[in-house]
Amino acid sequence: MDPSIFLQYSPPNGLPQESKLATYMNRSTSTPTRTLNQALGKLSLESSPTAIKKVLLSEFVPVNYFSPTNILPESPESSPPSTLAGIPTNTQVHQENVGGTTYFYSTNDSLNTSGALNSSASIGGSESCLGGSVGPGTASAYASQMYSGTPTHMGPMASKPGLAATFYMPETIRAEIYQRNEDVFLHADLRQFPDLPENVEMYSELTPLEGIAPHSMSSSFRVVHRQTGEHYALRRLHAYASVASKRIDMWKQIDHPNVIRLLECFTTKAFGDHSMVLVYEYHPACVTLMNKYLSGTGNGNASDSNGAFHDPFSSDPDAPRPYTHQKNAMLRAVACGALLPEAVLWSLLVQLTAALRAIHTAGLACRTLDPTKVVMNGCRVRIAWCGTADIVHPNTNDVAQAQQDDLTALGRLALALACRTIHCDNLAASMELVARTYSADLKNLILYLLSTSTARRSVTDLMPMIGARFYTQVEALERRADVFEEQLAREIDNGRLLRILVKLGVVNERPELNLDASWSETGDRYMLKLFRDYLFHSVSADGRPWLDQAHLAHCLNQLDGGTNAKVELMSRDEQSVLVVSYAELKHCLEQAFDEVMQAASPGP
Ligand SMILES: Nc1ncnc2c1ncn2[C@@H]1O[C@H](COP(=O)(O)OP(=O)(O)OP(=O)(O)O)[C@@H](O)[C@H]1O
Repeated sequence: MDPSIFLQYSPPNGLPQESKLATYMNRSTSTPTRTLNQALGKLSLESSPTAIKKVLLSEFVPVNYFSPTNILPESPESSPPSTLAGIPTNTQVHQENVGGTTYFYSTNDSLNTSGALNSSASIGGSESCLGGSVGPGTASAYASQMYSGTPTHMGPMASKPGLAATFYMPETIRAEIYQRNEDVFLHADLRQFPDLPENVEMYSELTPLEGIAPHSMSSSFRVVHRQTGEHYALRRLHAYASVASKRIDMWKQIDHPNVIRLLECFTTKAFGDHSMVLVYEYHPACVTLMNKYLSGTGNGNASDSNGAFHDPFSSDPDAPRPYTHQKNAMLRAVACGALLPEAVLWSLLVQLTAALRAIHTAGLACRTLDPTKVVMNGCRVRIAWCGTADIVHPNTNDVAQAQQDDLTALGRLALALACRTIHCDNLAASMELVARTYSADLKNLILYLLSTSTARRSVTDLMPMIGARFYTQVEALERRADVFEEQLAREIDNGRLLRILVKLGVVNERPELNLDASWSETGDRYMLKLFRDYLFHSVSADGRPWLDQAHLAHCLNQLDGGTNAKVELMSRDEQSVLVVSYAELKHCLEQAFDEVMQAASPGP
């Protein structure tokens, strides 16, 4: 067979003269022809003007792609069919024909200093370019957008082994975020609430946060702001046309991580009466401390899925309990391991004292610190519906006494959490359980909060009892912040890769552009098509699809970074090979995408 037939490849619509493949086609006729295998076999470090090193990829190891690391193969199966990387920067445009195959070594710096290196952070954006060539050891502003790998202090992710851990978010974080996302899509069956108004001032889509009892004095809703689309929590005080107290303005100033912020307060007739409405920040997937830790489930089990103790009196929470019942309930809670770990109690108490400290320092009092008005999502505790008591009791002016009551309420809450029941009327028995189960510090803190002596108590006096546990709390929060930052870094990367995939998708196989049916098959777009084949349609030596997400991510990162690493692109008939740098490919992609963007924009 005449070996020259392998070189007669021509794309369906002919090659434009400026295309690199055309250059290759022209040059190939004047050089000795050989088969592709021979040609590739000839390719060596010596034959290349830029000392090409063939590097086979094995597993995806996140690296800073601006300081290329040689990653050696672990197994041939995990290696891509062909890849060239780690080529030193060369400022000369160079092409060479090796045995009938033209290799292009264009390392024109202008590719890196023009718009070609625009960040893909905005699709079709024309951000200013980032200067400097991208090569080994060269600092680039773009490097700040490259994924630098898991920081060592994060340690290995235990939940998913190996490669999967690099790609997927830990299950706990994912579940938490999904739960919050789901929450905002949950809609109550509004047929059950036919009287709900469509709009309340600037808010619409009222969704009750709890069943609305017919004679309830108040009701709460999740609402959507009609202009911004943001969610808010709305508290309606039925038939309360009284003027909002001055303290409401003070509540609006309280901006604390453990207090749900009051944003505005107004009266409305939207519900058919004169209602007072308070609008708060909305925190999705909140659950009250009552529901999370203190209420029974009524399913007859000793404890529910949260470990909460089942109270056989739960059908009538106000029913008086005999002493033996209270004591037995606590003992059963101990026996079935339903008591909360002390660290959890301290975490809750540190957060609640922080909230009270902010409230009391502002000259306010909470007045409603009970387990149904403290909510949690994740590890965060927040005091909800602050300020409602100041509207309901506008004439209660003794703030100092109200602050003392807050501390007593905190003591009762701490005792209830420690005993896992709100029925702690028998203080001696409850404290006995606390003393047996928890540290002396916790017992003293509860006793201090519940003390009835005339000495004035202050939230700041609690600090010595909390002591070094405060640092434990800070450290835990910092570790949590580390995990979230690490995940954020990965998500930023995912977004970056998605944007570049979108650009490729917009350009590749486009049926026509500006009445040119061959647009996506010709010119520089042809290289992008071959690159797409290389990325997604590679096959192993025996013809099986070769799928390696690590390789994909690596190549997309190289493309996004516009590095000088080379990639071999083979025509579909396997007769021609283009060697191009990612910088060139990026340049082609940016230009092609810009063309589509221009065509998309409406004319003047
Ligand atoms: N800012 C908020 N964002 C999201 N959810 C909240 C917010 N504040 C409270 N919640 C949730 O709203 C639900 C209803 O709270 P609410 O205090 O109205 O219930 P309740 O126990 O029926 O009280 P009440 O009997 O006083 O009306 C609770 O499950 C709570 O977790």
